[in-house]
Amino acid sequence: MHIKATNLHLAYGRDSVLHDMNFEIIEPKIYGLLGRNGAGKTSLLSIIGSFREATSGDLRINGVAPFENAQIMQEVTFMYNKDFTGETDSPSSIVKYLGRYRPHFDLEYAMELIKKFKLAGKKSVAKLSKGKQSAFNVVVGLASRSPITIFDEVYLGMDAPARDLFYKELLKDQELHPRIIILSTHLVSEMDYLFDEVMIIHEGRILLQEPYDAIVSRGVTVVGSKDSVDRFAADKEILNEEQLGDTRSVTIYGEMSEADRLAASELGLTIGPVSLQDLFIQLTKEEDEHA
Ligand SMILES: Nc1ncnc2c1ncn2[C@@H]1O[C@H](COP(=O)(O)OP(=O)(O)OP(=O)(O)O)[C@@H](O)[C@H]1O
Repeated sequence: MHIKATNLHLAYGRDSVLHDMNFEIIEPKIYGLLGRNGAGKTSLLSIIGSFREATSGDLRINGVAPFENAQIMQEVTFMYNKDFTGETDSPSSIVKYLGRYRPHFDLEYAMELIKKFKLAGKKSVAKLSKGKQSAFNVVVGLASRSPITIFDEVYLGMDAPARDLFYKELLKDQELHPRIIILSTHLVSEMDYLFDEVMIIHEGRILLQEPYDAIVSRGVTVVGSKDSVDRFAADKEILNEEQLGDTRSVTIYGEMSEADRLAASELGLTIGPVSLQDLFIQLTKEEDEHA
């Protein structure tokens, strides 16, 4: 599968929310989609999920615009926090007919997941707790085995053990049936190990799209005496700085060369890794949030 956005633009009335987005998603990998509240994640995902049409520009899946295209829609599963009011069937009875619309749906796997997430029984989905409803979304998303599978924050209501089960199942099933999986989330530090690639969107624009390893290897924290840290960081891009007494800690964004590492060691500085969550927070800070 091949998702390609070209100058993608979306407006709700006069409000532009996605601006000139250009990106490609090609490989069957797990993509983490990060962005602050209101950055445009759901808006973007709903275009990929054929729920919405772009205002201008283009989003194509395998070269075709997905909106109202039945053939492409069969290949894409978009799970979001659905309102299940009025859903009188139980999880086990719903999954029995999902195969009609989802060509890759695996009923046996769905039933296995229903058991694992403790959703068996006659209770209608409408009467399940919020967390169990979220788990049901996860079951449908995983068992659909769609070549493009999108989870838009569906796991938010789930408790920690249920989320942990989801992450394990996701990794196991992705290894057996590789597909494009897009996870949008605010649980960055909890989920970062799942991501092969990370996309950060900020105020409706793509801020970066890179392999996870490349992103986290770009940032470092440097700790040491104030003067030494200042000397070392003078020509570097500083994302954040903190000071306690004479000890200064800075987060630097950018490649660290061998010469940089040598210079840091000569200055007696300690270099440590930076987490994706820290980088995300720093890269998406608003003007009035800078210290
Ligand atoms: N149906 C709509 N009509 C008008 N404006 C909308 C609509 N849906 C979203 N928006 C606006 O579009 C912008 C992007 O919203 P979107 O829901 O895509 O962001 P998000 O990154 O998913 O946010 P969150 O993390 O809070 O879920 C916001 O300013 C939001 O108010």
